[in-house]
Amino acid sequence: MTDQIFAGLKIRDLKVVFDGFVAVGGVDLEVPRNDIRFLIGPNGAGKTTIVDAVTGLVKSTGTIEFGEQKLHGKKVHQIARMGIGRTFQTATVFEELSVLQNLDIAAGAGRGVMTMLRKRKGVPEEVAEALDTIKLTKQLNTPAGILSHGQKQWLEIGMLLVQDSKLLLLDEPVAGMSHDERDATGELLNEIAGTRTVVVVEHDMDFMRKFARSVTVLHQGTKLSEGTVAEVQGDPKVQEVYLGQAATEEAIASGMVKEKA
Ligand SMILES: Nc1ncnc2c1ncn2[C@@H]1O[C@H](COP(=O)(O)OP(=O)(O)OP(=O)(O)O)[C@@H](O)[C@H]1O
Repeated sequence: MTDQIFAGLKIRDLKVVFDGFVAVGGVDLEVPRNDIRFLIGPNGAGKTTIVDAVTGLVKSTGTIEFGEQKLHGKKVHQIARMGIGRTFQTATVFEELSVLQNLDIAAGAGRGVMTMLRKRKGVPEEVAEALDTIKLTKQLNTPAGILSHGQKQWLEIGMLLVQDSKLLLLDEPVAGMSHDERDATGELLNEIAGTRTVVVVEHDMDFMRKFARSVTVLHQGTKLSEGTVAEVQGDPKVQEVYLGQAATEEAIASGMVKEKA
């Protein structure tokens, strides 16, 4: 009998070691399709390193699968072509190019040069759809460089949508955003998760509480707790770690700890 394929991201015994330092020490993770999974935890917990491992940026051991596809051992561009997309904390859009041109280039990734050069009528359908989803249709011809910080992040997400990424890994997407931009980003994640799988690395606990469908708490390269927002918030181990973080004002403000010990 064969194991049933898990529809989503499935990680087993993931390890990442940097010069003898264990950044990720044997993590198992399952993120079902349509989930919005938040990875949280104190600085240095290994959150970004897990995303780096999934996207092939760092060497790892263990297995990483998305649906039927095995990602482990594959190169960055192969993983991207399998429909795994990520954003970085600092948006990496082409500042001089317009919103449309940025999306067009992303949509063209993987297309032949001749197809790219061929003049196309109007806006391609997948680009128009992405523009609508990321609410930048009006900014179609605006140079990406003059977009707000939030809009740049949305454009980057739009670039993943036109590439037809099925798994989106977003590294601190709301850092530096205004309150309204955070809410708009949360709505955007809800829309995206209708047809895809979303993993968010985040420190913003208000944002997490509002939009996470599930949460994994990491600490020193291992999984500390997992469940709904209420479950992880109520987990004494989680409170201890955030308290251990020195019962800082930040830890208290995060809402993971009620008051100083
Ligand atoms: N390229 C690298 N070389 C050596 N050590 C690294 C490298 N990348 C990350 N680390 C270390 O691995 C650990 C995990 O880092 P990681 O960035 O994954 O943590 P994080 O949970 O994302 O933290 P933060 O919330 O601060 O971004 C840290 O101690 C970090 O210093």
